[in-house]
Amino acid sequence: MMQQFYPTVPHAYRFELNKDMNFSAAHFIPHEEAGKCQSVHGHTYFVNVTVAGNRLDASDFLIDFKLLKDAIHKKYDHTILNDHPEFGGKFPTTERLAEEIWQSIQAILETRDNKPVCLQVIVRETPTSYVIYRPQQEEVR
Ligand SMILES: Nc1nc2c(c(=O)[nH]1)N=C([C@H](O)[C@H](O)COP(=O)(O)OP(=O)(O)OP(=O)(O)O)CN2
Ligand SMILES: [Zn+2]
Repeated sequence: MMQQFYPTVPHAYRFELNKDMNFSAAHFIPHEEAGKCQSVHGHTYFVNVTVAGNRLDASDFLIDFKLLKDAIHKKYDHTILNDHPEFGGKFPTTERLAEEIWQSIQAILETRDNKPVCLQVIVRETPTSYVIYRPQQEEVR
């Protein structure tokens, strides 16, 4: 788990949940400015997802924590990020990974009757490096 501070996102929703998860994956950044990251290497990625909403579902969940984990861990664990079609034409940087995780989570939330929204995704790539992705307001209305 991330086991450290969680940057908060201001909002006025009644409920907020956070799900931590992690997965191991390899990647490389095929750009001359990426230095040593041009070579294939691996990370254990630590992810925190923030979901908020005003209404609960029939289970009185905002969203089942398990659905959030399954959407990300099953897709990326023990894979090579560059092989995933969502990174076609893009590099699987921490920034792009955070953006893609947000897209995946938000797509699931939009299928739910209670319409929760994903307000923030944190991806930690190394002990010293992490990225926060927050959607623009119009993307979660
Ligand atoms: N803005 C970004 N910069 C870098 C990314 C990235 O995704 N976004 N990625 C990398 C490499 O993938 C590398 O694996 C991680 O870089 P770095 O934090 O420099 O790793 P170190 O373990 O060497 O960090 P130290 O703090 O020096 O130990 C590079 N840059
Ligand atoms: Zn890396």
